[in-house]
Amino acid sequence: MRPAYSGSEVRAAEQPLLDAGRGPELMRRAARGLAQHVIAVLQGTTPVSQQGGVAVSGRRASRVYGARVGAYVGPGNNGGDALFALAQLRGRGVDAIAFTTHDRWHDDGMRAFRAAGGRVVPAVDRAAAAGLLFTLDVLIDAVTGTGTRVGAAPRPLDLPVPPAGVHVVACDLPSGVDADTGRAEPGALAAATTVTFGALKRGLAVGEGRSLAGDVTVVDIGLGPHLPGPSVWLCEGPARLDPPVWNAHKYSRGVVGLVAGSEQYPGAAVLAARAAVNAGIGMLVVVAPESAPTMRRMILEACPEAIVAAPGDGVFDRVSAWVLGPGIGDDADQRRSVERALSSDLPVVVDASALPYLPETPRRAATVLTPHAGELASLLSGRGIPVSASDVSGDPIRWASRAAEELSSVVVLKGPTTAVATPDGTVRLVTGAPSTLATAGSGDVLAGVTGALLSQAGQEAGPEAAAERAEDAVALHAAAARQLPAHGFGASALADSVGEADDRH
Ligand SMILES: NC(=O)C1=CN([C@@H]2O[C@H](COP(=O)(O)OP(=O)(O)OC[C@H]3O[C@@H](n4cnc5c(N)ncnc54)[C@H](OP(=O)(O)O)[C@@H]3O)[C@@H](O)[C@H]2O)[C@@H](O)CC1
Ligand SMILES: Nc1ncnc2c1ncn2[C@@H]1O[C@H](COP(=O)(O)OP(=O)(O)O)[C@@H](O)[C@H]1O
Repeated sequence: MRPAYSGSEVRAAEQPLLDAGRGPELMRRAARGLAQHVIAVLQGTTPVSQQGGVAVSGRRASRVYGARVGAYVGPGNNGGDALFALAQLRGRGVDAIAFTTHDRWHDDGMRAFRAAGGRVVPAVDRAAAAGLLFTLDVLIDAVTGTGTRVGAAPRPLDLPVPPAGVHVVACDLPSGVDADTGRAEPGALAAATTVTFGALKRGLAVGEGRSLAGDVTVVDIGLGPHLPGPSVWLCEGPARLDPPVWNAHKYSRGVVGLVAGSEQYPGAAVLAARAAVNAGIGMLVVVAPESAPTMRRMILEACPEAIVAAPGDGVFDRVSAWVLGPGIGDDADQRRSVERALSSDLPVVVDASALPYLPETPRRAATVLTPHAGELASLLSGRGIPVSASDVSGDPIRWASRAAEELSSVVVLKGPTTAVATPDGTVRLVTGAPSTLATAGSGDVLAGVTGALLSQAGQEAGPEAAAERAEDAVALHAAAARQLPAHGFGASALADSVGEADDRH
């Protein structure tokens, strides 16, 4: 897990150093880190993955001397970092070009750049700029960094897009990306790599920022002692799953109770059931109301290991965690079962149509909600906090955190980056999910996996332990998806893939 900070937290950490007159030193460190990264790129020693869907450039130089590096240079300190970095690269024999995007720039940076023999080309001279872009090995994107605030009125960047072979390095953040939310202005460039200064910014972990940043390297510029205790964490690792203890038995490994499906949506129950079984549990018990005979038959066909019983049957006394909601629609029998489970002292995963039945008063046992942005917006709006789905997906950290506090629950806000928030204000950002997960039923699979991992955490699991299990579930779900075809798959293949995902650590 890596801590992630908002732009204002990073700026506040810089302030005492700026007050002490150490601004130029910070910028020198940032510029040195940026120049070193560009050298590593030119030497071909920077590993670049395909994460975030960012295309990897095919560079032409595998040498530093004689390579050509350009930079889009903006008006503030971000542009200043790039100018100083280019000046250093000149010292290594690099041909450096500053494409200025405004009619003002960082004066000291420009002086150092010119003194080092760099060339300046105004980016508005599109013909000259476009011709030179084709000749670059690396382009540094340094129009704006933490100075970007993406608000209601868009400020398009209007930068010429470099040809595919040019490796784009974002300086601190891709220009036009908001350091807090990851929202991006129209025209923001996709980087192959990002070099960020002082601390990982939240905007590089969520939203468009995540996908525009490519691989992110953090350069230490000495802010550490001034940064606050982190509340947001970027989780990139595999799920922490252990084999059962040697003397495990089926009731000790976790028994998942499932209230899912209806005559209208029987398939959702099958997906959640298969996912829970494949995630590795002791037993699955499924509530089968008289109102949903098709679901009962389908579950038994798809999951012969499941025990299927009528609501209230004694077998449900064995349940160690409940999964509630996938596909229940407005089935009244299923609603009653949901309410019974919610009034128990057992850990629960509350998904989809069960979310509106959450009790007003906080539950004693771990309660994990798995809404997507639309469901979270309805939940909050229903509790007097009017917010739209696009507000939620535009700032998932803020809204997941707000909902966790408001609902006294662990909130797993699903999306391209999934935010797992606990009521104490901690947010885990789980990455690594491919966009092929955007397929009907993949949320039902996640609910099953989350219930399976939660069932092993014990009845006394608190929010922290429940959030850890949820984080692991999201990571396992993503790993299951990554091993399926990149062009896409159905959710039933995903449920099966959960059983084959490589989760060793
Ligand atoms: N502080 C330090 O000690 C250190 C700071 N460091 C570096 O400084 C960076 C922050 O620098 P910064 O505060 O000068 O802001 P920066 O991001 O360069 O933006 C400049 C201006 O651009 C404008 N603008 C905004 N959006 C726009 C848009 N869409 N299209 C066009 N213009 C837009 C907006 O000005 P406006 O137009 O609103 O007047 C904005 O103020 C930081 O990311 C890091 O790289 C490092 O050296 C380490 C030490
Ligand atoms: N573009 C995307 N990239 C990565 N993961 C995604 C994307 N879109 C959706 N997902 C993931 O797919 C799942 C979809 O869940 P949900 O919205 O409940 O769908 P459904 O109700 O159809 O099952 C979530 O785990 C979500 O994080």
